[in-house]
Amino acid sequence: MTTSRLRIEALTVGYNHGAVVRGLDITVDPGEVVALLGANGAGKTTTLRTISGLLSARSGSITLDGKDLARLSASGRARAGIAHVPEGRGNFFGLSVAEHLRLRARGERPNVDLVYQYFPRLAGFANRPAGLLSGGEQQMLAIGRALARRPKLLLVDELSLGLAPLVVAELLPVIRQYADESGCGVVLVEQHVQLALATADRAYVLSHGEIVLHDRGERLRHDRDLLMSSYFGEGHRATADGPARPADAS
Ligand SMILES: Nc1ncnc2c1ncn2[C@@H]1O[C@H](COP(=O)(O)OP(=O)(O)OP(=O)(O)O)[C@@H](O)[C@H]1O
Repeated sequence: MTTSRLRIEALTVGYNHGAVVRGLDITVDPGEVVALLGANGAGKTTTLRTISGLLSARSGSITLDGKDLARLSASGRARAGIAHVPEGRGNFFGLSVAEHLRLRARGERPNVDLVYQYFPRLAGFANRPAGLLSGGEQQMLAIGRALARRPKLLLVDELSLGLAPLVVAELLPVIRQYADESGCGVVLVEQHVQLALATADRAYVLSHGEIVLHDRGERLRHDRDLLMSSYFGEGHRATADGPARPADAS
């Protein structure tokens, strides 16, 4: 049995008012792109922030290549190979593209050439301040900064925020290509569901903090009713082999 790049088991996370993610089981293999879908407030961002160590789990476990992350801080997890592109991108308005890519974190030596290889357009804007880039270019920069660290696991939160679908359709294949070529595992939180499913190998749907559906991306892409009812309906349960049917259809 191969070791999963990421394995989450029975994860429960919450805030002061209570648990918002409950009993989550998720795996990502090396080179696999996995979409984490669900309506607003379902717990997707909370899950990503817990994987990268920004939030603490109440219970459950998270392993990276079989290694338990419980004792690692967010910095330790970054050093272990987790890169998190947050919602809102996290760029600095006045710093140029080249300056962003040269930023050293934790003594790492970022691979700037690799970024320009995946996003050639950024090379043409090397000296332009990030604040003057288009939304799509800013997102390229945010993803590029993560790729420069050659991550083993890439977490991308709402890449499409404020972007036209055409731009998203240009960015997602780059993430796919990086995963294929490097063996990096990817967790993609995305509201552009059809675009995410066209990119992802598998997808999990979260509803109110629990997984209600899990299947291959391709299958979910072609079963719109099942997907929609997992967002809005009741009566689904995730299974290891695929989704259960809605209770009223079994
Ligand atoms: N810092 C916080 N303190 C308290 N509650 C929070 C905090 N962050 C998120 N929540 C709550 O936790 C729940 C899950 O939020 P989360 O941001 O993980 O959802 P999401 O699926 O990413 O939603 P969206 O698609 O809208 O970003 C929501 O009810 C939200 O209001």
